[in-house]
Amino acid sequence: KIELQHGAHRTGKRTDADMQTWRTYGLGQFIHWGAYSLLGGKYNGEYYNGAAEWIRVWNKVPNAVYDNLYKQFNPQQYNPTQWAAMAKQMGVKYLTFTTKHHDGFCLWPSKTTSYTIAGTPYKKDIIKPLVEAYTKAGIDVYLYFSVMDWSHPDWRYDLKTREDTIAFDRFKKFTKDQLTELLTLYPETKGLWFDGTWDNSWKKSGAFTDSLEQYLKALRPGLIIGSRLRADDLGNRHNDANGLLMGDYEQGWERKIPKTYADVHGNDWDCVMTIPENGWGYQEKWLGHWKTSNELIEMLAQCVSLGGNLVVNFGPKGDGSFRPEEMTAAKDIGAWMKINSNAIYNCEYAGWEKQDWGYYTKRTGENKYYMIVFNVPVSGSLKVQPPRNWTVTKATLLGDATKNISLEKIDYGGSFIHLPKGFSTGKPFVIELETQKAT
Ligand SMILES: C[C@@H]1N[C@@H](C#Cc2ccccc2)[C@H](O)[C@@H]1O
Repeated sequence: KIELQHGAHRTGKRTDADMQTWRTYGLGQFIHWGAYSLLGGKYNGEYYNGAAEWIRVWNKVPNAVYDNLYKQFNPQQYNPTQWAAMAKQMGVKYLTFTTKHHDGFCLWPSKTTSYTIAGTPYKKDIIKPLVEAYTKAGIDVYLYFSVMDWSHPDWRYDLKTREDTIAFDRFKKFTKDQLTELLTLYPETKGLWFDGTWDNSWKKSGAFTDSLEQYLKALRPGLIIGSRLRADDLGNRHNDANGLLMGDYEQGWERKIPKTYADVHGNDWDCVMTIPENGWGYQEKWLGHWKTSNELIEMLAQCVSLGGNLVVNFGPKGDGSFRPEEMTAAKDIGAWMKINSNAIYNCEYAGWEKQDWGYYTKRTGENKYYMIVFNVPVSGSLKVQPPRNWTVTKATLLGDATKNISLEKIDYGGSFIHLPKGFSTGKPFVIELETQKAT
């Protein structure tokens, strides 16, 4: 065991009520919105082939052009109540929203810089009405905050000289002041989602990251902060030098999903996922494959079946409107959740032997299991192999209990669930299993 001052201060999961609520969410929404949304990944008629919110690093966009974009930010279509209604219909339980991305443009009227919404034609605070609308809709709000800030003169990628250290000390105070503003102005905030913490300057600031986390949690007791904030004494991130998670949940699953339960190492976790292959801010031309609603639903099932949550990203246009593909995804997922959300909310890893037809989830605290089915075998029979001494006593199709699916117990343990001839819903479906353990 390596002696650390600024490693993990807790082993195992957080067990308080706020974190238990976090565990029940299942489905979240990410929203990336900022100055980059005005360009949509395009400049002078050419498309940037990277993530649209990173367009400032494209050499075809002069920094001076990008850094003055905010003077055009005037989102007349911005309607946080409508945004919250779309999220509610989709079945989302938590929102993560970009208060400041890597470019440093603040969507709240910060007093720490002039590079804020107050300096735009729109003028008004974006965050407050959004937090209020989502909270009123029963959706918990988490605020995304990029530590890396390309606009700030004291930002450093590394600390090589004494001057670097003096400048970065000023930057750390600036960061703490901005975070204090956010938690003070928006006390409903349930947590902070940190990003832009991969550079050496931050890795060399382990003591500061530790004291900052403690400061923020004292300011807002119960605050939930993932594993992207901290660095340990040796510059390790996410897990400290002893392999212990520094944060309330594992935040490494960006555009990737664990393959097995072993991959999550007993941590809480969520996966943040784009609908296009990459790109979080609005991009006029989506690059590569766009995930269908069924693919997103399968990712949701995968995440919940391995004890995590899925957070689907939306990138509104500069005017505050959403693109049709995103509205369709929200509608389709919402329609599926309306019938099947019992297999998602308040569910956890089932621990049963995975079968080819899809994914199991288990309702927390109950002997109720769910089969989320994506692949019906040619036989039309779905094999269920619970652990020894467990038997399935009842199987019900969610949304249409009249559909006569039959349950056949197998002598050597387990069951088959026979679907009616020609059964097809054309979309994933859920079978609820009631079980009991042999005494
Ligand atoms: C949640 C996502 N994290 C940000 C990033 C990144 C990134 C940076 C370098 C290499 C790979 C990924 C994206 O801009 C988006 O905000």
